[in-house]
Amino acid sequence: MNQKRIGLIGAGKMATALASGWIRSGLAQPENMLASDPYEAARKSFREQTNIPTTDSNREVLESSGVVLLAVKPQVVPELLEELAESATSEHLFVSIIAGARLDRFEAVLPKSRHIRVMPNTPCLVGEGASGFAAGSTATKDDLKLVEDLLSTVGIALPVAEHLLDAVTGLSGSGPAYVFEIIEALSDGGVLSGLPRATATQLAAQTLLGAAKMVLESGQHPGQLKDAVTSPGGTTISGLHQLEQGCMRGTLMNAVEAATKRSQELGKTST
Ligand SMILES: NC(=O)C1=CN([C@@H]2O[C@H](COP(=O)(O)OP(=O)(O)OC[C@H]3O[C@@H](n4cnc5c(N)ncnc54)[C@H](O)[C@@H]3O)[C@@H](O)[C@H]2O)C=CC1
Ligand SMILES: O=C(O)[C@@H]1CCC=N1
Repeated sequence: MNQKRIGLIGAGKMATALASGWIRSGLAQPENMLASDPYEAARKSFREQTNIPTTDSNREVLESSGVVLLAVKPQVVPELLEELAESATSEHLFVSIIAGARLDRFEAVLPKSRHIRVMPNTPCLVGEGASGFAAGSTATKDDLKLVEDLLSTVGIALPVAEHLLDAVTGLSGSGPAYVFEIIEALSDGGVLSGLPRATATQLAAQTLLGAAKMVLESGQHPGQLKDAVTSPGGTTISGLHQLEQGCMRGTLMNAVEAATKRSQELGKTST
């Protein structure tokens, strides 16, 4: 077994996003990885998108790979852990991206191995991911460095206390879905005001990208940047007034809070 080799258990959407990002950045080569999934349709789609070989055997992944990404749904965790317990060794580092699934559960069932819990998001696919991560009690500095390198080649990676990973899930894990809806709604507004759909969607997406870059690169408070767009008696304040009346800010806060609570609940059912 090669301790540096990366294996993936669960060849679904998030495994595809991460693996594609690693290959794109040159950090990993498809022929040096292996992914398992019980469903041929999932394996086929994963192979087509990543060129990584696949198998239906999780055991085969553990036998070949020292670094094992766990990318299955939370509901599968109890049966998966039971299966992994048969072949997990002290040479394995498990990196779980499973929403809600807590490190103490992994450490109890797979006590010989080391564990790191991560919450990434799908923009890892295009090198713009946002991930939070927390180390298990026996993970080494080298393990943490390896996982931080894996995550930071496909976006930003921030260490957080484990209990805050549910909040990371509610904000940046689920966040791309909120933002896709915001882009769609802005595009709808453009169409309502007469723009062709393709033009409206491009303008909406680029506006989010540009505004996000300004927040990350200027170091200025988002409120300051908002004020700089907003002329007295101008167009922007008329639009902002509508957003306030529609409770946009409170609604987004509620969305993050609800998704955080759901991650906490999933943690209870997956353990
Ligand atoms: N989709 C997203 O945006 C994000 C997902 N996550 C987490 O990543 C995990 C995977 O999510 P997705 O990729 O969206 O789900 P998905 O459903 O696309 O992928 C999960 C894959 O696991 C496979 N699977 C089921 N049982 C298995 C088993 N016993 N052994 C091996 N593979 C098995 C399924 O066939 C499926 O292909 C979840 O726990 C989710 O919470 C985390 C961050 C973002
Ligand atoms: O919806 C979910 O449960 C997963 C976790 C974060 C993003 N997708």
